[in-house]
Amino acid sequence: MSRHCSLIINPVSGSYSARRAERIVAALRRGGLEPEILLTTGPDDAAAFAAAVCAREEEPLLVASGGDGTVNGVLNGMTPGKGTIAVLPLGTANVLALELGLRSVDDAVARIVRGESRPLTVGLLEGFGLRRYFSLMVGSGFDAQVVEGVRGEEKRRFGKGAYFLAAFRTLAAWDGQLLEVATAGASHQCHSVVICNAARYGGRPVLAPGASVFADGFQVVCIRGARRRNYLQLAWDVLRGNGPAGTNVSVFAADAVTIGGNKPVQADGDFICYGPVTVRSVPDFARIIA
Ligand SMILES: Nc1ncnc2c1ncn2[C@@H]1O[C@H](COP(=O)(O)OP(=O)(O)OP(=O)(O)O)[C@@H](O)[C@H]1O
Repeated sequence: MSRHCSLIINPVSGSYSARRAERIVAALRRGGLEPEILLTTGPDDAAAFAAAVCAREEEPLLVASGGDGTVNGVLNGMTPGKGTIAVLPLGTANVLALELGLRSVDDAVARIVRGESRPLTVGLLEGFGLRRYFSLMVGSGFDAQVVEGVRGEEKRRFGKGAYFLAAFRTLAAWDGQLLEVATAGASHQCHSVVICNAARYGGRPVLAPGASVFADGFQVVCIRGARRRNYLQLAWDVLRGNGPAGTNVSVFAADAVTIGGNKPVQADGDFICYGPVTVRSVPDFARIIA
């Protein structure tokens, strides 16, 4: 008997096309799966579809077909501790797919057919009356200010270029305020923090070599320097493959982190809320096809 799976597809994700989706469905069927296609019509659908599937199935297999925003939506609809998620990288950056070592959409399909999965650790962000799971990272400070500053009209016109425009605006209207990051053992003053559940940031560049979606806990990257040039140095180091090497950055492991202050907070690249927030690691949230 064919194994049922729920193919949650975001048709506005970066590399989606109807032809591609048809080819994927045909390949899954050839591999012995019976995909049910659930096409999102707006930002909230991925979570709503995942929640409905998890409510009615014992062992759901949810295939998040899109970019990291779609994966995040699916995660936030899943019942913790239940089911398996797979990633079909149809987005723009597809950072989680890179973390999983998926070489292409065909490779992702082949792995879904094979069905081998591993336990997935995610993070849970809480604050401002909100709860949000994330697979990649939470940031507060510069990166979240950029994400918050992206204008809808620019995103429609320039795609990812809208993030560069927002970054220039954030650099121009510089906010030198510090925030406080507290863990069980210590407290750190910094200008920005990125709590990494995955090694890569924004694409292929590796920000936190010690972080992994297969391991419990986070790598916390604190950017202590409050000057623009500290960020240029960090970007240069990370893009050259040196990781966060400079003296103005500290990196440490933690399972739970509190971010104080009232700076913007982003999770998996979407603006969520303002601080203060708490973030904790959630091992065995689900299984993931890898
Ligand atoms: N039908 C839809 N119409 C408009 N927006 C949608 C729809 N379905 C999902 N979305 C939103 O589209 C956003 C972008 O999708 P997604 O992140 O999957 O693709 P991407 O931006 O191309 O990829 P990546 O995040 O990997 O760079 C998601 O945050 C999601 O909320």
